[in-house]
Amino acid sequence: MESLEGVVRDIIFQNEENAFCIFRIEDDKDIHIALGTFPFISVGQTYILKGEWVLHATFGKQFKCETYEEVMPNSLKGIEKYLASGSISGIGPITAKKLVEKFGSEIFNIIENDTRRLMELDGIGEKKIKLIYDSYIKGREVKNIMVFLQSYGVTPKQALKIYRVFGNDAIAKVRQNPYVLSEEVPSIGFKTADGIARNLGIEIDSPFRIQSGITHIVNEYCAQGSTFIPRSELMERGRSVLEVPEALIEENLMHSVMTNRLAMEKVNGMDGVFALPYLYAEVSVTKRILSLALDEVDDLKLPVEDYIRDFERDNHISFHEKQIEAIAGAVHNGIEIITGGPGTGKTTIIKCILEIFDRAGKKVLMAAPTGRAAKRMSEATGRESKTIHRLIELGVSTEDEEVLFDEDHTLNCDVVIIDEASMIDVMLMNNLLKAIKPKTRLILVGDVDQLPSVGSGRVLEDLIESTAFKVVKLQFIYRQGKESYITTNAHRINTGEMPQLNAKDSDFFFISEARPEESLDTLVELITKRLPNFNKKWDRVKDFQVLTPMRKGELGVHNLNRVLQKSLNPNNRSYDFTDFQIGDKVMQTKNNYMIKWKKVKRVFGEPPEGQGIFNGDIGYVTGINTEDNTVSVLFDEDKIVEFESQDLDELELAYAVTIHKSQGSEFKVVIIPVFMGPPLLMSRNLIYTGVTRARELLVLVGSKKALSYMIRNTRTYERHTSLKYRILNVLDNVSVEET
Ligand SMILES: Nc1ncnc2c1ncn2[C@@H]1O[C@H](COP(=O)(O)OP(=O)(O)OP(=O)(O)O)[C@@H](O)[C@H]1O
Repeated sequence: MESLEGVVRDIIFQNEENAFCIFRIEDDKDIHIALGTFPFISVGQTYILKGEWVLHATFGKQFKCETYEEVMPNSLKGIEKYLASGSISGIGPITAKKLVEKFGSEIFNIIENDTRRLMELDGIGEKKIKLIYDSYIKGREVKNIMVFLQSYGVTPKQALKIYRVFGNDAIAKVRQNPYVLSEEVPSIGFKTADGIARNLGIEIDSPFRIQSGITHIVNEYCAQGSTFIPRSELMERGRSVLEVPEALIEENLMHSVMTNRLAMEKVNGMDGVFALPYLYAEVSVTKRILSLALDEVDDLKLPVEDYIRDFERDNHISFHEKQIEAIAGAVHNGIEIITGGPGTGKTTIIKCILEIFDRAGKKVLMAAPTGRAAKRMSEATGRESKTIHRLIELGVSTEDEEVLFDEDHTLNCDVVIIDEASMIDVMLMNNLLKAIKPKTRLILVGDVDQLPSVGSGRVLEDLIESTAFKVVKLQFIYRQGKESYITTNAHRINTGEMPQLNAKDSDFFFISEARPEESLDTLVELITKRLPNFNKKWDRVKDFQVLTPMRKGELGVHNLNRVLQKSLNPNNRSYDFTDFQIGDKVMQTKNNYMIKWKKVKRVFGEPPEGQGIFNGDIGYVTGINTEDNTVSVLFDEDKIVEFESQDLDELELAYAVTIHKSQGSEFKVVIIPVFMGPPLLMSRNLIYTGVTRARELLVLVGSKKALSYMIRNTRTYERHTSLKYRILNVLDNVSVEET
């Protein structure tokens, strides 16, 4: 291999995604063109490149770089250039000049070992010092990790992710067990981890390799929603991933089961291999929910029918017999499930149930799986409703930021009502049930035809199908015809019929477009011109929500957001630490229990500050601070959160979001592009969930063929779960046997 040492003069091309870069580099003889993968390159840095000279047909002689090493500059001029290049957050050209004037060549030593001395310079305070120190150390660590990993085929972008998960322990962790990469680092698959392992000398038929591979296959399968993988499927995947004889996979699977890394059980006649957390959760949910259902709840001896009549009189309605059954069932049963589509009266029933328990002097707690759904429930009932996490959470462990549930803690109430119950996964259900004390009534309200929970399990369906609990299915629609085509069409979709499109005075429109590119233009025009003209009360950013089935492609979330940001937000300043602009609509993409918020206005009786912003919460960027590199976001109209630059990857633009992410939320105006995508994604419950998010207007843009395909397609990813059979087994002792 040849080598080339020089200083980066300028960057000709840089691909943000894969860090591929073409740049000019100057050695003591000439300026050359070099190319390779460089995630942290900036003008002024000195590198020793290793690779080879190649001749490009148009651009001539170039240095194609395989590996590289960064050399810290030693001349004062070099140091200043390096610092000014932006490679350390918080230092720009002016600060760089001042730092070198004051500390000379000692500056790197000072940043690393005596950081507080930086305060001797005007304009550098505590926050900035932390920013400079963290960025310097991070840059150095990531570079070390990259030097180690790049010889094993790990891309710089993956190296950065590895660093994010393991921090400074990354190299030690990978050396000890390279397979942890595929288990713990998103986007690093078993193949990459296996490649590193093989390079570190682990043999193809090593039990360690095969057992890690089996665990990986089980976890990957369950991450799609199942709680176990059928053994035959595991074998098939095992053969193709591990490339070893089936006997070896069998042997190692048995070893994993014997040593309690995995579990194997027969579920309804099928051999299933379980990841232990899901197995424990399903076993525990079975035990707890059956004891709630089977424990005799106190007979409240209430004149329920009279109370229902009072509610009907006060609200000028007359309940359907199924609605009455649901309300009375909630009083008489330990557990009740109420399921129904939009407009079937679920919220009205909840209000009546609340009133009855209030009159009986019983304490009711309400919650929903997402913040938005909880907020909607509060608004509809005028009572406090929390996220389930908040309801049952007791503390947050500060070290790993995981939520801890105290198993001895129980909710102090007589009744728990959960809305949007179709979104509850098996882990959350288990934690919820742990917090509910015996003889508490649990009422689960939801729409079982919507998309299943994001996390694993099919809890609501399994509970309904087990036939062990009181279930009321509401089918009569109270929001009819002209009043809401959105509601009636949602029901048509749910029964496999095409919706009524573009009826007079409708709130449900279809705009036909032949090609995705044209749809994109139509969509932008709709949002920027036609819809705002149609109803001046609608806010283009706050009230319009584009929902799309996909993340990738022309009409996927990423592209739509890029285009809509340009069209809807006139601010377009460039910042070196973020692509967000003031005014952007953004969404939090993971539960962050630690992040602090402050109330914009002090409200009597409410805390002025608190912690926690959750996956799916939508907010608006209100400020970008270039001094501290922070972005301020307003959530829920009154909570301000200041995001430090390292937390910004938890935020995404939210002009468009996926239908999956929109579960549990509602928007005034919903616009959905409808085009063919991966068949398993293009399903009835996906379009049904999307349509039911709209309150005032729904516009579909795209192809009728794709819409009709989705409505007919009831084949979705099949989830394998055992909850239903476990419940049945306890009741009948039939279908789940230990093998
Ligand atoms: N028995 C009834 N008679 C007359 N109107 C009713 C009856 N039940 C419900 N409604 C009305 O129908 C509308 C829809 O009811 P509600 O909001 O309770 O349904 P929902 O199932 O919660 O719907 P969504 O999920 O779309 O919010 C409301 O305006 C409600 O007042």
